[in-house]
Amino acid sequence: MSWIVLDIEGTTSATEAVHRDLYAYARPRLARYLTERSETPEVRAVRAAIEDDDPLAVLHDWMDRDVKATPLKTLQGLIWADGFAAGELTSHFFPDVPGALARWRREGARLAVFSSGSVASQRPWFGHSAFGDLGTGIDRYFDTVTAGPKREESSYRRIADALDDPSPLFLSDVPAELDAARAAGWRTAGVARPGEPQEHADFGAHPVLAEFAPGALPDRYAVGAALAVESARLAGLGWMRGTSGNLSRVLTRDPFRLAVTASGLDKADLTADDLAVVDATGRATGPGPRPSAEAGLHARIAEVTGADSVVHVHQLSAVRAARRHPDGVVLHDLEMLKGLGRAAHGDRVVVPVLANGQDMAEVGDRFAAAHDPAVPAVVLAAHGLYTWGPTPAAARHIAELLDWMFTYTLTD
Ligand SMILES: CSC[C@@H](O)[C@@H](O)C(=O)COP(=O)(O)O
Ligand SMILES: [Zn+2]
Repeated sequence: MSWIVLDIEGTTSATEAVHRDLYAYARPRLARYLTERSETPEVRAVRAAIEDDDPLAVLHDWMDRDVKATPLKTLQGLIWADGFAAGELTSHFFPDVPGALARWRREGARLAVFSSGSVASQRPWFGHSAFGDLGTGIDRYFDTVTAGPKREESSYRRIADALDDPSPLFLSDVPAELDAARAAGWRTAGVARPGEPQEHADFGAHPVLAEFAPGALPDRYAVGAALAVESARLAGLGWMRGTSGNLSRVLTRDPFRLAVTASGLDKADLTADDLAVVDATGRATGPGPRPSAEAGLHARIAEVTGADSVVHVHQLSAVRAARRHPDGVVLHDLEMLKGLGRAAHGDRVVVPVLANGQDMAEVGDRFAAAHDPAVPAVVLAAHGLYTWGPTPAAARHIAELLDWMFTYTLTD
């Protein structure tokens, strides 16, 4: 499973909102929580950790200087959790965040938070946003108690172990935190939001985002991870032999950007990085691995059909069926046709067969002319099968159904 781990202050939410709203709420309540709850284990631990005759003065001093001391974070967390639960506090998130969280999850990434604010305050922060409950999309929360300091490599190793992912993607506005994560083998991206304190920070070698825009690095990471999983699955079915086959996913429609698997690799062993981004002609839009030789055809299929995912496999049953039926493979009176959105009885489905070629613009023209909007597949003669759908899994389902039906027609 591939994880995206998020910092909060300056990354998902305005630093000012945390400081102004939350600190202002906590400040006048510190004394009351310290005395009225003195017998609770949390407050007892806070008092024990401060080791001073006047813990309240120490807490106020830390708050004034924004010292991220664990006892202060714990007490603030308790106060804020109550404030959120009482409806007296609402958390701030940048407007691009809710959509991005949903997108990354849709692609198959899992989401975690690593913030210096205590887990007790992180949960209500996500749960009580101005956009509603964003906590439903967050699977894990880590703070300086459960993981360790944010600028230490060991904290990121601890989180990676807990997530069972050796290289999660960490998004933060603090370069020193990104350095620590990178040292632990993580992927990283700096977040330099306009108007935030770290807007002009030096992020060194870390890629930098100004917002979580569709198609930007976290999207590519989530898509790359999902395509790698699907590819391994298709390879396991024996349809990606000898580096054959490729997959793609639309990142954005305007401008048209397609994430496509890298060329010439063993499709059973792809990683989230084995991905290229191409334009509508199949040309790479930036540095990175070489795009699939068939990227141009993927792009054309995604444009013509409106499908967001395209799968290409060297499925022997498809090639054999097309060889026997070069004018189109006819399928009828099969229960499996329902999986294509067609009727099990009395329907006649023709899967088009196109001449193969090495020029993807030419094959794309043949595709545009021959494809049937009611049939989400074509066979390239003596080559393989193309299917498409809203997700890579949906496109795989079409390939699975067709393999069964092609094999069936061949045994007639
Ligand atoms: C046995 S490789 C066949 C390739 O030419 C091609 O048809 C294919 O499916 C894989 O190409 P790729 O460039 O790796 O995406
Ligand atoms: Zn191929």
